[in-house]
Amino acid sequence: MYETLEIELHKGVATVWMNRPEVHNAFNAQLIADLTAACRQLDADEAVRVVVLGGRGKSFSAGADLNWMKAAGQASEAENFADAMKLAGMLRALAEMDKPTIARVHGAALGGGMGLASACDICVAGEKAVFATSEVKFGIIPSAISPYVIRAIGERQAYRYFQTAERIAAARAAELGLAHEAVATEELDAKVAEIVDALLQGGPKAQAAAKALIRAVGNRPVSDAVVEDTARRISQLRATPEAAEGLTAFLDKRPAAWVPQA
Ligand SMILES: C/C=C/C(=O)SCCNC(=O)CCNC(=O)[C@H](O)C(C)(C)COP(=O)(O)OP(=O)(O)OC[C@H]1O[C@@H](n2cnc3c(N)ncnc32)[C@H](O)[C@@H]1OP(=O)(O)O
Repeated sequence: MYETLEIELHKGVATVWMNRPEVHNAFNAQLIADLTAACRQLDADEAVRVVVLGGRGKSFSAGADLNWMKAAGQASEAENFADAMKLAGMLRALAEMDKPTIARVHGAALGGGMGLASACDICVAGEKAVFATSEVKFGIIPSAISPYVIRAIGERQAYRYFQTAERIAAARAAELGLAHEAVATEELDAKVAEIVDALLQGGPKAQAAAKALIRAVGNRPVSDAVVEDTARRISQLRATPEAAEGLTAFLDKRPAAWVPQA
């Protein structure tokens, strides 16, 4: 049980709802602690195959709670550093989950909210969703979220949006690569369900390995070391029961029966 989250579990899919609708799911210390713990708990739960992150009420998330941020103005630099590390820890716990993650974005995804959407593997936005790195408007910067946002939109776009704080509509977010899809509001849940179904067809161990592969290879130029790294990763997987099942199922013309991973 989490004070600021609601979690629904259904057929291997955990939907995590941020639940501070009165402030558009702005995150305070409690929500940061709750979401960090929930990511770790769900990642360790063999019954969970896919994690969807959404927001109760009108928005996905309005980012850091500005009352909490303002209170930090009275705190020492060391205390603010500790706070920033907790926020970074939440994003990292989400981004480094072995399980596939989907951000289901409606309404505002501002500041840290855009960071949460960027830290998920996949982002689906309703047509009225609005993103922005609005921090400079408050005299602060998009700090902990920056690795995820820059990865999503690229350095060139980050120069613009980090400094202008312009709002990014859902369709533009899809053009930028920040959202994988922008869909009509009434189609948001169906699109998320469609992607969840596609994810459930894949082997869980292979999906975790695919995420680790992306993290390891990323933007590195092709070199002997990178080629060998990719070869090592697939050679380790080919010997697993999961790969045996996936390959056999295809050749037997039947769906693969994935088993919980040891
Ligand atoms: C390191 C990380 C940094 C960051 O993340 S910086 C924060 C970035 N966040 C933002 O830029 C969002 C700021 N909020 C807004 O722009 C607007 O709000 C919204 C677009 C989200 C919603 O606008 P509308 O529908 O007109 O509602 P409303 O009356 O402005 O908000 C309802 C209540 O929600 C509170 N609220 C909204 N965002 C935050 C927030 N980020 N932190 C704390 N409270 C927030 C408001 O103040 C208000 O409260 P009340 O009902 O008491 O007047």
